[in-house]
Amino acid sequence: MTQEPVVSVNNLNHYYGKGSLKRQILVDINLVINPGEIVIMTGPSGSGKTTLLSLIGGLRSVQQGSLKFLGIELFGAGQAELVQIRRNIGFIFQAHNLLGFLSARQNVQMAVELQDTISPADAISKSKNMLEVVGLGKSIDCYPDNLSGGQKQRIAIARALVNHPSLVLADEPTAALDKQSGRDVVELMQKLAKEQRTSILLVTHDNRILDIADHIVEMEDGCLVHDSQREIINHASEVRNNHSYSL
Ligand SMILES: Nc1ncnc2c1ncn2[C@@H]1O[C@H](COP(=O)(O)OP(=O)(O)OP(=O)(O)O)[C@@H](O)[C@H]1O
Repeated sequence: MTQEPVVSVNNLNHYYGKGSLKRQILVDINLVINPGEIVIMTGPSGSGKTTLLSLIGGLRSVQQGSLKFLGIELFGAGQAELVQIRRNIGFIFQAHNLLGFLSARQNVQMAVELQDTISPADAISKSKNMLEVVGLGKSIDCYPDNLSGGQKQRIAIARALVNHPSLVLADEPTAALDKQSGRDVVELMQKLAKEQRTSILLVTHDNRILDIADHIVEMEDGCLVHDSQREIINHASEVRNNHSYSL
């Protein structure tokens, strides 16, 4: 049975700046993420990982090339369509981005209430259940400042997964955590992703968590230089040179 990829990126280019300051940040990126797949993206600082993540997440407009989310083309999509796309994606960031004046439950509930159709009572019980799933059943009414880094990141995971999105985008989710908490957090993400059949694209510099990936891609100077699934190994300079000839 063939299944539609969650993400399909074809010949994607991206630029920052205008005129003489215009710089190409992403060069001819091709990437497929299938349902339930965990893809880890590595690469040096400044190689374009966050830019690619933000394009896939509908947080920026696609300038050139094709980027499909569940078969829907994001090139040329308007803001309203990008908002719809973002509803199907959970986001987890390095600095968990929880709201300090809301309890754990209220932070998760905010994400649930983005769905139009849920009653307040159901939103509360769904949020509580999800916090129990991530092992925070006893901290439902705690505020983030009273919890450890690992616990805060578990709330962020609960918030990202509570609506059963097709995709979770995680940017350095273990960067602020000690070794054991980092490991626990990614193993939890892996378990929930497999149970819910959610795909994960996770950017990391942390080599200790590479083993949770089904598929590892490596960025260098705006180019995808290694894809463990497609066995592509390139040098960024070759990709950039070939690309400029084909323009
Ligand atoms: N809004 C912006 N305007 C102009 N240049 C930008 C912008 N955002 C990022 N850049 C530049 O684009 C390049 C890629 O940045 P990006 O954040 O995507 O890299 P990264 O691989 O995620 O880096 P890191 O691992 O440090 O987070 C860098 O040279 C960065 O300085």
